[in-house]
Amino acid sequence: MLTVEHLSSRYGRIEALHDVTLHVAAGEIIALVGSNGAGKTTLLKALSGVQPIVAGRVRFDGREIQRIAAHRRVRLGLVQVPEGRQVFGPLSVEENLLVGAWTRGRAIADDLARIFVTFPMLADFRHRAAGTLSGGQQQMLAIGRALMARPRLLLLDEPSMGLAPLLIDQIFAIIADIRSQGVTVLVVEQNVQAALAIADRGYVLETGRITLEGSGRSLICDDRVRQAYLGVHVDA
Ligand SMILES: Nc1ncnc2c1ncn2[C@@H]1O[C@H](COP(=O)(O)OP(=O)(O)OP(=O)(O)O)[C@@H](O)[C@H]1O
Repeated sequence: MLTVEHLSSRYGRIEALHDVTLHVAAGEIIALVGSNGAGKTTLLKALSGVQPIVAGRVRFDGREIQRIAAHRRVRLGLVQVPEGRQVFGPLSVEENLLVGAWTRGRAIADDLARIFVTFPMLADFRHRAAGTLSGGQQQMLAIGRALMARPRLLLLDEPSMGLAPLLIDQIFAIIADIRSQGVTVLVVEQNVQAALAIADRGYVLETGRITLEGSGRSLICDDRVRQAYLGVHVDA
Protein backbone atom coordinates (compact mmCIF):
# COMPACT_ATOMS: atom_id res chain seq x y z
CA MET A 1 0.00 0.00 0.00
CA LEU A 2 2.79 2.42 0.94
CA THR A 3 6.34 2.27 -0.39
CA VAL A 4 8.99 4.72 0.72
CA GLU A 5 12.25 4.64 -1.21
CA HIS A 6 15.50 6.42 -0.31
CA LEU A 7 13.68 9.31 1.32
CA SER A 8 15.65 12.21 2.77
CA SER A 9 14.38 15.35 4.45
CA ARG A 10 16.04 18.29 6.15
CA TYR A 11 15.49 21.35 8.30
CA GLY A 12 17.92 23.83 6.78
CA ARG A 13 21.31 22.21 7.16
CA ILE A 14 20.10 19.48 9.55
CA GLU A 15 19.39 16.24 7.75
CA ALA A 16 16.49 14.75 9.75
CA LEU A 17 15.91 11.71 7.48
CA HIS A 18 18.56 9.96 5.44
CA ASP A 19 17.86 7.37 2.76
CA VAL A 20 14.80 5.92 4.50
CA THR A 21 13.27 2.90 2.78
CA LEU A 22 10.24 1.05 4.15
CA HIS A 23 6.95 -0.42 3.09
CA VAL A 24 3.51 -1.00 4.56
CA ALA A 25 1.24 -3.69 3.16
CA ALA A 26 -2.55 -3.39 3.20
CA GLY A 27 -3.99 -4.63 6.49
CA GLU A 28 -0.76 -4.38 8.47
CA ILE A 29 -0.01 -2.57 11.69
CA ILE A 30 3.52 -1.20 11.40
CA ALA A 31 5.35 0.28 14.39
CA LEU A 32 8.04 2.89 13.90
CA VAL A 33 10.14 3.28 17.02
CA GLY A 34 13.22 5.21 17.99
CA SER A 35 14.51 7.65 20.58
CA ASN A 36 13.78 11.38 20.86
CA GLY A 37 14.87 13.30 17.82
CA ALA A 38 15.33 10.19 15.66
CA GLY A 39 13.10 11.64 12.93
CA LYS A 40 9.86 9.73 13.49
CA THR A 41 7.58 12.78 13.41
CA THR A 42 9.48 14.16 10.43
CA LEU A 43 8.83 10.93 8.54
CA LEU A 44 5.09 10.97 9.25
CA LYS A 45 4.92 14.64 8.24
CA ALA A 46 6.80 13.88 5.03
CA LEU A 47 4.31 11.12 4.22
CA SER A 48 1.41 13.49 4.95
CA GLY A 49 2.89 16.17 2.73
CA VAL A 50 3.53 18.86 5.34
CA GLN A 51 7.30 18.35 5.48
CA PRO A 52 9.30 18.76 2.26
CA ILE A 53 11.50 15.93 1.09
CA VAL A 54 14.77 16.54 -0.70
CA ALA A 55 15.21 13.09 -2.22
CA GLY A 56 13.35 9.84 -2.61
CA ARG A 57 10.01 8.55 -3.65
CA VAL A 58 6.73 7.79 -1.87
CA ARG A 59 4.14 5.58 -3.51
CA PHE A 60 0.65 5.08 -2.19
CA ASP A 61 -1.33 2.37 -3.97
CA GLY A 62 1.28 2.39 -6.73
CA ARG A 63 0.94 6.11 -7.36
CA GLU A 64 3.77 8.54 -6.69
CA ILE A 65 2.54 11.07 -4.15
CA GLN A 66 5.60 13.02 -3.07
CA ARG A 67 4.55 16.02 -5.14
CA ILE A 68 0.86 15.81 -4.26
CA ALA A 69 -0.47 18.44 -1.82
CA ALA A 70 -1.29 17.35 1.74
CA HIS A 71 -5.07 17.83 1.44
CA ARG A 72 -5.14 15.68 -1.69
CA ARG A 73 -3.27 12.91 0.11
CA VAL A 74 -6.07 12.96 2.71
CA ARG A 75 -8.57 12.49 -0.11
CA LEU A 76 -6.55 9.49 -1.32
CA GLY A 77 -6.93 7.97 2.16
CA LEU A 78 -3.63 8.88 3.82
CA VAL A 79 -4.62 10.51 7.11
CA GLN A 80 -2.53 11.51 10.13
CA VAL A 81 -3.31 11.83 13.83
CA PRO A 82 -0.72 14.43 14.86
CA GLU A 83 1.56 14.34 17.87
CA GLY A 84 -0.05 16.06 20.87
CA ARG A 85 -3.62 15.44 19.54
CA GLN A 86 -4.05 19.04 18.30
CA VAL A 87 -7.80 19.07 18.73
CA PHE A 88 -9.51 22.43 18.19
CA GLY A 89 -10.04 23.41 21.83
CA PRO A 90 -12.84 25.98 21.50
CA LEU A 91 -14.85 23.80 19.08
CA SER A 92 -17.20 21.13 20.38
CA VAL A 93 -16.37 17.43 20.16
CA GLU A 94 -18.88 17.05 17.33
CA GLU A 95 -17.47 20.05 15.44
CA ASN A 96 -13.97 18.57 15.71
CA LEU A 97 -15.26 15.33 14.22
CA LEU A 98 -16.99 17.20 11.40
CA VAL A 99 -13.75 19.02 10.60
CA GLY A 100 -12.22 15.57 10.04
CA ALA A 101 -14.78 14.97 7.29
CA TRP A 102 -14.16 18.22 5.43
CA THR A 103 -12.72 16.43 2.39
CA ARG A 104 -15.89 14.38 2.04
CA GLY A 105 -19.39 15.23 0.94
CA ARG A 106 -21.58 12.21 1.67
CA ALA A 107 -22.54 9.81 4.45
CA ILE A 108 -21.02 12.03 7.11
CA ALA A 109 -23.96 11.53 9.51
CA ASP A 110 -23.56 7.74 9.26
CA ASP A 111 -19.85 7.97 9.99
CA LEU A 112 -20.47 10.30 12.93
CA ALA A 113 -22.89 7.72 14.36
CA ARG A 114 -20.27 5.00 13.86
CA ILE A 115 -17.60 7.04 15.67
CA PHE A 116 -20.00 7.51 18.58
CA VAL A 117 -20.45 3.73 18.75
CA THR A 118 -16.67 3.17 18.74
CA PHE A 119 -16.13 5.96 21.28
CA PRO A 120 -19.28 6.26 23.45
CA MET A 121 -17.52 8.87 25.58
CA LEU A 122 -17.40 11.21 22.56
CA ALA A 123 -21.17 10.87 22.19
CA ASP A 124 -21.68 11.77 25.86
CA PHE A 125 -19.49 14.86 25.44
CA ARG A 126 -20.48 15.76 21.89
CA HIS A 127 -21.49 19.33 22.81
CA ARG A 128 -18.54 19.97 25.14
CA ALA A 129 -15.60 22.12 24.08
CA ALA A 130 -12.80 19.76 23.08
CA GLY A 131 -10.30 21.74 25.15
CA THR A 132 -12.09 20.71 28.37
CA LEU A 133 -11.52 16.97 27.74
CA SER A 134 -8.76 14.99 29.47
CA GLY A 135 -5.64 13.96 27.55
CA GLY A 136 -6.97 10.46 26.91
CA GLN A 137 -10.33 11.77 25.76
CA GLN A 138 -8.61 14.24 23.44
CA GLN A 139 -6.53 11.39 21.98
CA MET A 140 -9.70 9.44 21.25
CA LEU A 141 -11.20 12.56 19.68
CA ALA A 142 -8.10 13.03 17.53
CA ILE A 143 -8.36 9.42 16.35
CA GLY A 144 -12.10 9.79 15.76
CA ARG A 145 -11.52 12.98 13.78
CA ALA A 146 -9.01 11.16 11.55
CA LEU A 147 -11.43 8.26 11.05
CA MET A 148 -14.04 10.76 9.82
CA ALA A 149 -11.80 11.27 6.77
CA ARG A 150 -12.23 7.54 5.97
CA PRO A 151 -8.53 6.69 5.97
CA ARG A 152 -7.15 3.66 4.20
CA LEU A 153 -3.79 4.21 5.88
CA LEU A 154 -3.84 5.86 9.30
CA LEU A 155 -0.62 7.50 10.55
CA LEU A 156 -0.55 7.82 14.34
CA ASP A 157 2.11 9.95 16.04
CA GLU A 158 2.71 8.97 19.68
CA PRO A 159 -0.92 8.15 20.56
CA SER A 160 0.00 6.99 24.08
CA MET A 161 2.04 10.07 24.99
CA GLY A 162 1.28 11.37 28.47
CA LEU A 163 -1.48 8.86 29.19
CA ALA A 164 -1.99 6.68 32.28
CA PRO A 165 -1.29 2.93 31.82
CA LEU A 166 -4.96 1.94 31.73
CA LEU A 167 -5.66 4.48 28.99
CA ILE A 168 -2.60 3.36 27.07
CA ASP A 169 -4.04 -0.18 27.01
CA GLN A 170 -7.32 1.26 25.72
CA ILE A 171 -5.61 3.22 22.97
CA PHE A 172 -3.71 0.15 21.75
CA ALA A 173 -6.92 -1.92 21.85
CA ILE A 174 -8.58 0.78 19.73
CA ILE A 175 -5.70 0.68 17.23
CA ALA A 176 -6.09 -3.11 16.91
CA ASP A 177 -9.83 -2.63 16.45
CA ILE A 178 -9.30 0.01 13.74
CA ARG A 179 -7.12 -2.44 11.83
CA SER A 180 -9.76 -5.16 12.17
CA GLN A 181 -12.15 -2.74 10.44
CA GLY A 182 -9.87 -2.74 7.40
CA VAL A 183 -7.72 0.34 8.04
CA THR A 184 -3.94 -0.10 7.68
CA VAL A 185 -1.92 1.53 10.48
CA LEU A 186 1.55 3.07 10.76
CA VAL A 187 2.15 4.04 14.38
CA VAL A 188 5.05 6.00 15.82
CA GLU A 189 5.59 5.22 19.50
CA GLN A 190 7.96 5.76 22.40
CA ASN A 191 6.08 2.98 24.18
CA VAL A 192 8.13 0.44 22.28
CA GLN A 193 6.92 -2.68 24.09
CA ALA A 194 3.21 -1.92 23.58
CA ALA A 195 3.67 -0.83 19.96
CA LEU A 196 5.72 -3.87 18.91
CA ALA A 197 3.30 -6.16 20.75
CA ILE A 198 0.43 -5.20 18.45
CA ALA A 199 2.51 -4.63 15.32
CA ASP A 200 2.90 -7.14 12.51
CA ARG A 201 6.25 -5.57 11.67
CA GLY A 202 8.35 -2.74 12.93
CA TYR A 203 11.18 -0.42 11.98
CA VAL A 204 13.75 1.19 14.26
CA LEU A 205 14.80 4.71 13.28
CA GLU A 206 18.01 6.17 14.71
CA THR A 207 19.32 9.63 13.84
CA GLY A 208 17.32 9.68 10.63
CA ARG A 209 18.22 6.19 9.43
CA ILE A 210 16.40 2.86 9.54
CA THR A 211 18.73 0.60 11.52
CA LEU A 212 16.59 -2.48 12.16
CA GLU A 213 13.43 -4.02 10.82
CA GLY A 214 11.54 -7.21 11.44
CA SER A 215 8.38 -8.73 12.82
CA GLY A 216 7.03 -7.12 16.00
CA ARG A 217 7.87 -10.29 17.90
CA SER A 218 11.43 -10.57 16.57
CA LEU A 219 12.17 -6.92 17.41
CA ILE A 220 10.87 -7.31 21.00
CA CYS A 221 13.32 -10.22 21.39
CA ASP A 222 16.23 -8.42 19.70
CA ASP A 223 18.98 -7.62 22.23
CA ARG A 224 19.67 -4.22 20.63
CA VAL A 225 16.00 -3.22 21.00
CA ARG A 226 15.78 -4.66 24.51
CA GLN A 227 18.84 -2.75 25.64
CA ALA A 228 18.15 0.56 23.91
CA TYR A 229 14.38 0.84 24.24
CA LEU A 230 13.08 -1.66 26.80
CA GLY A 231 15.53 -0.90 29.61
CA VAL A 232 16.81 -4.50 29.73
CA HIS A 233 20.48 -5.04 30.56
CA VAL A 234 21.92 -7.47 28.05
CA ASP A 235 25.31 -9.10 28.76
CA ALA A 236 27.75 -8.80 25.87
N1 LIG B 1 10.98 22.54 12.92
C1 LIG B 1 12.23 22.08 13.06
N2 LIG B 1 13.30 22.88 12.81
C2 LIG B 1 14.58 22.40 12.95
N3 LIG B 1 14.88 21.16 13.33
C3 LIG B 1 13.85 20.33 13.60
C4 LIG B 1 12.49 20.74 13.49
N4 LIG B 1 11.68 19.70 13.83
C5 LIG B 1 12.52 18.69 14.14
N5 LIG B 1 13.82 19.06 14.01
C6 LIG B 1 15.00 18.21 14.23
O1 LIG B 1 14.89 17.08 13.35
C7 LIG B 1 15.30 15.90 14.03
C8 LIG B 1 14.16 14.88 14.01
O2 LIG B 1 13.06 15.40 14.80
P1 LIG B 1 11.68 14.64 14.93
O3 LIG B 1 10.74 15.52 15.70
O4 LIG B 1 11.24 14.14 13.62
O5 LIG B 1 12.09 13.39 15.84
P2 LIG B 1 11.19 12.34 16.61
O6 LIG B 1 11.85 11.01 16.42
O7 LIG B 1 9.78 12.47 16.22
O8 LIG B 1 11.40 12.81 18.12
P3 LIG B 1 10.34 12.99 19.31
O9 LIG B 1 10.10 11.62 19.81
O10 LIG B 1 11.10 13.84 20.29
O11 LIG B 1 9.10 13.64 18.75
C9 LIG B 1 15.74 16.34 15.43
O12 LIG B 1 17.13 16.53 15.40
C10 LIG B 1 15.01 17.63 15.64
O13 LIG B 1 15.72 18.46 16.52
